[in-house]
Amino acid sequence: MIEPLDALARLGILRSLDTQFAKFVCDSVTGQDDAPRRDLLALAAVWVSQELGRGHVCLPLSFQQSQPLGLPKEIADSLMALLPDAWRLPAGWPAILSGSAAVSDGSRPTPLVLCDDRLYLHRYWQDEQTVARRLLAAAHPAQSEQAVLQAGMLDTLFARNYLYLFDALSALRKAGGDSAERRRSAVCDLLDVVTPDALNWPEIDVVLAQAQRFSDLTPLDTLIPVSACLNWQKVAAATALSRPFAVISGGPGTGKTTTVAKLLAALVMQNQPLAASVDASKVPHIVLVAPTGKAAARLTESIGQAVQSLPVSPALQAAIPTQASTLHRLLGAIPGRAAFRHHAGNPLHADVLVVDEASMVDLPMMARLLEALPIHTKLILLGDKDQLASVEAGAVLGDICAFARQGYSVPQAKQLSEMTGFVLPAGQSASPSPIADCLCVLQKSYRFHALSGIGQLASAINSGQPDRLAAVWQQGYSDIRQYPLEAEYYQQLIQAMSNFYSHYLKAIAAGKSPAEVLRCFASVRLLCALREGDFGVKGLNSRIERQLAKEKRISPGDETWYVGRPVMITRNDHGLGLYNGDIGIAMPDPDGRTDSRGRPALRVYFDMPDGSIRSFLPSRLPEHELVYAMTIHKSQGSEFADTLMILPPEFSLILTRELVYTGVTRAKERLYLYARPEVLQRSIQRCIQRASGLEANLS
Ligand SMILES: Nc1ncnc2c1ncn2[C@@H]1O[C@H](COP(=O)(O)OP(=O)(O)OP(=O)(O)O)[C@@H](O)[C@H]1O
Repeated sequence: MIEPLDALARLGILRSLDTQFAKFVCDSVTGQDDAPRRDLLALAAVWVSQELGRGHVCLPLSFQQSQPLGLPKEIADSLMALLPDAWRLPAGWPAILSGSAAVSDGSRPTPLVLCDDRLYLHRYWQDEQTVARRLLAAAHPAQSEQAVLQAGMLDTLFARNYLYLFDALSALRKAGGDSAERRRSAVCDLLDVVTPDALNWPEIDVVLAQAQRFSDLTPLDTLIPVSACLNWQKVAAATALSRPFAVISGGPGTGKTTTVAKLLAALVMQNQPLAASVDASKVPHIVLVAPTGKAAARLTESIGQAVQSLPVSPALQAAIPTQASTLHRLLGAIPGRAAFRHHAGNPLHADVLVVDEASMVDLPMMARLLEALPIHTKLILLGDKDQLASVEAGAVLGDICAFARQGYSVPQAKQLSEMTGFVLPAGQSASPSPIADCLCVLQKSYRFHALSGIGQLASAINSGQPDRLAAVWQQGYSDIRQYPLEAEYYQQLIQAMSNFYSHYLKAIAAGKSPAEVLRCFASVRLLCALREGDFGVKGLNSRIERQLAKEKRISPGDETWYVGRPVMITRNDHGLGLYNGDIGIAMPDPDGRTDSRGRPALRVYFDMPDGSIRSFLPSRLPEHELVYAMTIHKSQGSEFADTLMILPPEFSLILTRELVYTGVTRAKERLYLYARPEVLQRSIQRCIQRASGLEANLS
């Protein structure tokens, strides 16, 4: 079997990585397994390794009848023909493989592990077990008496803010659209009213209509009791206080950061004997991280803003850290090695760990993190479960969030009701997983209000319904535009990019600071589904570069490096502190140095996760690529005021609902989508299903 597999690798049909692994597995059983079983083993090993390359943690054999080996049918059939007749259906493989010396249930070290019908590489099976074990251990309730203490804190932190309502009422009045019905709708929306029919609206409306300042709305405290409302942000904070592990998931602008800032305030207040001052020795050690430098920088900025708007004393605000770092830095990446400085034998120092953009964390990274986390550390994952899964194998956040559909257990619903004052119904599941009690999904976006096309579009994409998508486009929202992919629009896109990018180039020419230039560049981006071709990153990057040169906005000449060249790092360099996805821009050396040919020397400036700016000689940079356009995958963890997104003219298997949703939700203010409607519609009907046993292990 190895020979035909090798031949396929030479033809580029299989990765040599996959066939090498198959050889290794077969060699490990020489003299133990007979020849037909070794053939089967080789096929299974190649296949599971291939699936791993596609992001699947394991190979579920029972579901694999239609597309064996993920290869073209004739090739797969010819390989299958080398097996005994009775062995040609993968659904029957578990029984045969379990007799191989290279396969175990994980209790002994074998290259492959078979768990029910799922076949794993041993390392990934182990990682999955680590993650499941640690999360289940952390899903038990925290001490209940603490939860009661925390109830008062939550009331303070999540007290109603009538300012938002007053502003909304004033806006209605100003716009001339004031009516009792509209006022009622604003109240229901902003105060999270869930049982409006139980309220006395004529009396409430008198208060609303007469309010001259926001404090005039306080009679609503009694007219709209807390029990008539349900603020999911408060529930999310209560969930995280009630369990050592919690996930707060939600789309953009649903208030994850705002909620976590309040949660951290509650955790700091929890051990303070005096309300007026903060005893630093009793403040828990809080650590904030994100998977990439860009995401860490964004978290630092957004949590800083959220903490500043907290309704707490300046001393308490100051006690909440706002500086985020990357997961790699936290774990202590060792240059040239896969291992980290922190592990079970050298655990991290943290009482509370917040991981933002958790959808980007792959299974091995989550396993390393959980191994290094002391048992007492509270772990809070923030992220958007509907976004693309991690680049590497696994969909950890998605697998965990799958339990949200079970709803809270009866005891947890009761505890959360006591902590928040809201009436929380328990889920219907007869035997819910303890993980379900650790989750909260925020759905209301405070960034994208009802008049925002981006928010409506994101939700239509998530519904997977082409009709809803079409309806959103027909509404004529001003913040979203769709362009068909005809030739004139393609050229118009290149021109639009050149115009957008002229701003940061002008900022360089005007001698603005690197920080300002980087900020200006970061306000706009072109996102592509593909890497190659005219509609991919490579083709568009070179077209935009040519257009900018034609319009004399850049002067590349014959050189690779020129003033304004934007690049993205594609390989981590722990020594330099530059990581995959970091974006830098070439600017003139501030000291006026020249290069060996007497031309102005360049330095490439980067925004570091701690908010500082660092510059490097172009020759020092690790692997990188031009970044006028980038893939949607690489844009995860970033947001741009103006986002332009292009899909290929023909449908391709790379196009999925998660990909389109991730691209669209990168847009903060305006989205320009270049796509054929039929391609867009097909894309949103395809969901990524990553094979993994995590959900089964957490059940
Ligand atoms: N309950 C609320 N009432 C009014 N405004 C809110 C509320 N919660 C959040 N906001 C505002 O909505 C905006 C988005 O909130 P936040 O940054 O916390 O969301 P997020 O989910 O972390 O967003 P992203 O995923 O894009 O980082 C902020 O301006 C915040 O002040």
